[in-house]
Amino acid sequence: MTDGGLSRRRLLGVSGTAAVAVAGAGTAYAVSRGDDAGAAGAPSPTAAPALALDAAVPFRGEHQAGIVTPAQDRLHFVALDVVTTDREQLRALLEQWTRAAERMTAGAEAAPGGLVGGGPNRAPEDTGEAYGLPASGLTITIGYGPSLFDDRFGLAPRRPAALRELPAFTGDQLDPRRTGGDLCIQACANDPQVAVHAVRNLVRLGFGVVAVRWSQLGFGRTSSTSTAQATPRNMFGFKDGTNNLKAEEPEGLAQHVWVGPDDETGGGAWMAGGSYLVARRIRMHVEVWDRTSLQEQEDVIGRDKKEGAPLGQTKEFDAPDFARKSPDGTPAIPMNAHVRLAHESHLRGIRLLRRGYNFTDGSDGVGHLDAGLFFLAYMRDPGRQFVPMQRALAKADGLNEYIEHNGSAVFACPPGLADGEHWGQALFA
Ligand SMILES: C=CC1=C(C)c2cc3[nH]c(cc4nc(cc5[nH]c(cc1n2)c(C)c5CCC(=O)O)C(CCC(=O)O)=C4C)c(C)c3C=C
Ligand SMILES: [Fe+2]
Repeated sequence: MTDGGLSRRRLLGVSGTAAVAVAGAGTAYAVSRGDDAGAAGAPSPTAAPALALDAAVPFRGEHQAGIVTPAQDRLHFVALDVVTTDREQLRALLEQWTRAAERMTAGAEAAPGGLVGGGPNRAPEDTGEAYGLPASGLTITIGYGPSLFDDRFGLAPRRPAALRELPAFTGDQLDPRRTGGDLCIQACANDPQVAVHAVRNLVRLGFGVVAVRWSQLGFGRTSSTSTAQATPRNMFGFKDGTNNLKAEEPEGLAQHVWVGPDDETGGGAWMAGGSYLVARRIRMHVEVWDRTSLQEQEDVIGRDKKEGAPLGQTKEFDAPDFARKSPDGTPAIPMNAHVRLAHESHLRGIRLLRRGYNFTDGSDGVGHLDAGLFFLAYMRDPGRQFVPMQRALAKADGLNEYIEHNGSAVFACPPGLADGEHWGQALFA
């Protein structure tokens, strides 16, 4: 490991590592014996071992990395528009992106000799800011937006039936500058420089073919996607991701996350083994929240703040009892609590794999932080999962007083690649 890698690991507060694979994650990912329970207070006795921050995650596999891969700490997400009308240019870019992404996720430069190997008279083929840094758990996940399947590239017959623009929801305050996109790239890593480097180099390769439409940086994952991870906290200070789908639940993933071979997708079976991604930029009015009583905060979420236990229970992973009454006869978990409305028992069994990040993008110019949750969730069919769930939340969630959805997009993320395959092959078949 380089000096740069060591100092970054120290900055991130990681102790020694031991190679223990996370079963069922679809990736070989090492975990350390360090504590991932967070800086404050004593480590929770239930905290699982931490993930090694500098390990490489395999790029190829049945499913794309970056979905059930244990959520890394940092995100750089970018939505892009295709600016060429030349189908072959787009296909060639997807092939080039595959090569560069595979190299970068292994901790290498975007192209062999990328830093200086091209000599003094050519622009380098790697921008250089991650040179000497370890792979840092980098995953690069690609997705295709509904607009890619219009008439520009002859892809209309390939559009999966489940890939449709999301409907408007009550309370939406969507900013067109943070909405939509022909393509997306989700780069996650345990070092922000590595994630940003990956996106920057893919965008560089796409010059003249794609242009950035909008992007989002994220820090502090707001979900666990593996039982090997401790549950992190969101910008409201609550544990977020407790009752998430996890890598160790293959049956749940097959039912709720992966597109099945017989799913009625339209456009052929090329999405089998893939997943749909919904992205929502959700501003959280932290100043209002911070003046709200603890009781009100806990009632709004439906869990207690310290342990993350469902109200009326004592431990984080206790099952919520929605019938339970408080001593005063009111429901222990209020009728408009977030976890009641989002729970599968109130949504005819619907679940999602949440993989969001905190963000703080400076201030809004009138004295408030522009902070929130960049909500990312993977699912088998947005129309049958995200849409009814968000409709239920938009209608009655007590959280709505404190949040505002101002960005939105949906993408079809194809299945993983076998050796020798590249992105776009199945799309353009
Ligand atoms: C449409 C889906 C969801 C949106 C949008 C959403 C926004 C959002 N959530 C929190 C904080 C928490 N959410 C929690 C649980 C939870 N949230 C969703 C879905 C959406 N959240 C689901 C499906 C669940 C699980 C419900 C269950 O089965 O119990 C929790 C509790 C801990 C946990 O289980 O993760 C918190 C806290 C915020 C702040 C937010 C928007 C900014
Ligand atoms: Fe939530």
